[in-house]
Order: sequence, then C-alpha cells, then structure tokens
Amino acid sequence: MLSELLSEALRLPSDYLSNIQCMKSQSLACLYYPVSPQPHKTLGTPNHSDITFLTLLMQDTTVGLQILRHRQWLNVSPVRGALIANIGDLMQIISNGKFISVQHRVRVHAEVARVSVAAFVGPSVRASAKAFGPIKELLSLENTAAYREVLEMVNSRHDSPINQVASPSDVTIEEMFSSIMKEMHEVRDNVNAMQGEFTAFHEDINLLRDRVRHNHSIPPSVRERHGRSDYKSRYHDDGLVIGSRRERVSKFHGESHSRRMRDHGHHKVHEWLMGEETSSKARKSSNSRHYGCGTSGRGIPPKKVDLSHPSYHTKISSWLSSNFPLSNSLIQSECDNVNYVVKERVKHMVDFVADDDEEQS
Ligand SMILES: O=C(O)CCC(=O)C(=O)O
Ligand SMILES: [Fe+2]
Repeated sequence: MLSELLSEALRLPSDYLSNIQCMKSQSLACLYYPVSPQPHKTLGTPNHSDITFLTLLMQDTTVGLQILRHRQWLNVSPVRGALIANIGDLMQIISNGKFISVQHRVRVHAEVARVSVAAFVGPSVRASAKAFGPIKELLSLENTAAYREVLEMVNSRHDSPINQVASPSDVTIEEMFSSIMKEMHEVRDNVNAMQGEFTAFHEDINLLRDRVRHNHSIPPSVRERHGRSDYKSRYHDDGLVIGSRRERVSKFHGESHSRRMRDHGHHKVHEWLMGEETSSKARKSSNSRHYGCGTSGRGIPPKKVDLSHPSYHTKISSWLSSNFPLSNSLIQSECDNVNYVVKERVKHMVDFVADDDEEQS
C-alpha cells in the first residue's frame, strides 16, 4: 500500500517500487531508552537519517523522537495507534532527491523511559546484491541523476551475521514481536540495575571515546572489565565489536562517527560521489545485477552536485556508517552539549522477507 502511494507520488505506475523490489524485507528493532540522570546532556539516538528505503516506527506515549526541519528540532508527538513512516536515504537516491530522507534523533528523560519499535524496510535480504540509483524514468536532460548507484548500504544487510531470516510462513510477526518484547523486558531490568553505575559508565565512555578518536580498537580488557554480560552486550549492540569490519558494518543502519573518521570519510565520499574515483564499490556496483533503476551506461552523466547541500550530508553519513562503523553512540560530535548516548537495542535485527507472491506493504 505504501509502496503504491509512493510510486504514484513519483508519477510512476503504482506497482513500480514493488517491481524493483526495494521494499521486500523488514528488519525489526526494539529500542529501549532508559531514563538519564542528565537528560539535557544525553541523546537516545544521535542525529542521523536511516539508510533504508522506508522506516516504519511505532512509539509508546513518551515524547522523544525529533526531526530536523528548517534547522529546528521538532518533537514528533506520539499519536495513539499511529505509525510513523520515515523516508530513508535509499528512497532519496532512487527518487533522485524528490523525496528527502529525514534527519532525526531521540531525546531521553529523567523520569520516564521510552520504548519504540522500528521496522526498517529494504530490499530482500535473500536476494543477491543489487545496485540502486535514481530511477531512469525520472531522469531527463533537465533533471539528470543527482546520485550515483549505491550497493554497499544495501549490501551490508546481505552480510548480516544474523541468521534469523524468517519468512512469514516460518514464524508470524506477532510471535517474533512477542519474543523480542520479552527480551526487551530483560534488557530493561539490566539497564535499570545499571543506572546507579552511570558515573563508572561515563568514565568508560570517555576512555572509549579517546580510543576511538585515536582509531584504536577497544581492547577486550576494557570491554569486559566489568565482567558483566549486559555491559558487554551494550558495546556489542553499539557496534563496537572487535571482529571483521564486515561484521561491524552489519550492526549499523545510519549513525555517523568520530570527527576524525568523518573528515577522512568526507574526503573520500566526495571523491566518490563526484565520480573522481573508481572505488571498489563503484566497480562492484557496475558489475552487479540491478532492476532498471540504475543510471550507469545510459548516457546521462551524473551532474555536478552541491556538496554543501544538506542531503549530501545524509549520504555522507550513510556512506560513513557502512565504511567506518565506529560507534557514534560513544562520541560527542553531532550535537553540542551531549555527553553520552543511551539506547538499548534489543535483538538487533530480525529480518522478514516477503515471499515473492506476497503483497508488498
Ligand atoms: O526510537 C525512535 O523513535 C527512533 C529510532 C531510530 O531513529 C532508529 O533506530 O533509526
Ligand atoms: Fe532512525
């Protein structure tokens, strides 16, 4: 239904987005934002846009989600029974900028915790990698491609070490959801038990932050100093996992990183977006299968883009997320006056893949 509406809004046939299979699967994440002793210095989720095509969000009755509009952060007040649909970066890319992905963040409170459930909608996690670029029907000589094809953002999902890819016939969303909720309650208990140790945690964060700034991995001695599994899993869930880069990449979906990494990344991504560098990704993408929405080899060169435009920031942070997966959750960078970020992400991702004959949502 949503994919039909979005297709029509782009003046394309209503089954267009469904045919290019960009909304074929969902990953569910249940998020628990504990109370913070210093809410004015805490972010539940830092400023980011999702790299998805679409994110469907259910929030409880606690205000927390904010979107950036005209340089102002606006609360997205919960409406009972309503889902929030956020445009993600990939949708911005394939719509050639007609839809803009939304910058958002989550604030926390001193008295009340917040729970939300996010369903990240993207291409099938089962299919092999494909490239997505601006939809060719939307391009003309006057409206040339503003973005190149991307592969990596989608591709990180294929590498996911999470092997719980469930099809609707294996398990119902309700079943999966209730098991996630159960686990979330356990996490909440752990997090509540941790509140008293916030100071120690804060010290650790500073330590980690320094290390990340210096581009070091986190030694196990620091991560496991407390010998507590919840503590460890916090770092895991924030992506600070020692292991292959690929493993870490899959744990991210849109958060950006330390200033240092960001500057380095900006430089590279600028080159890449401007087409000045044939990165391995770009090479890969031109070899890969795609579904008629790419632009390469069709004689419409990417136009020179204004890299200071806010939407490029979005692309850059997404690109960075996939390429430099160090946790921003532990780094003060995006937002003044924020010292730490608190969020528990439960059962990080559970992927649902629609059967081929299933209706697209
Ligand atoms: O908790 C929320 O409302 C938003 C979470 C979010 O933006 C995300 O996980 O990408
Ligand atoms: Fe998000």
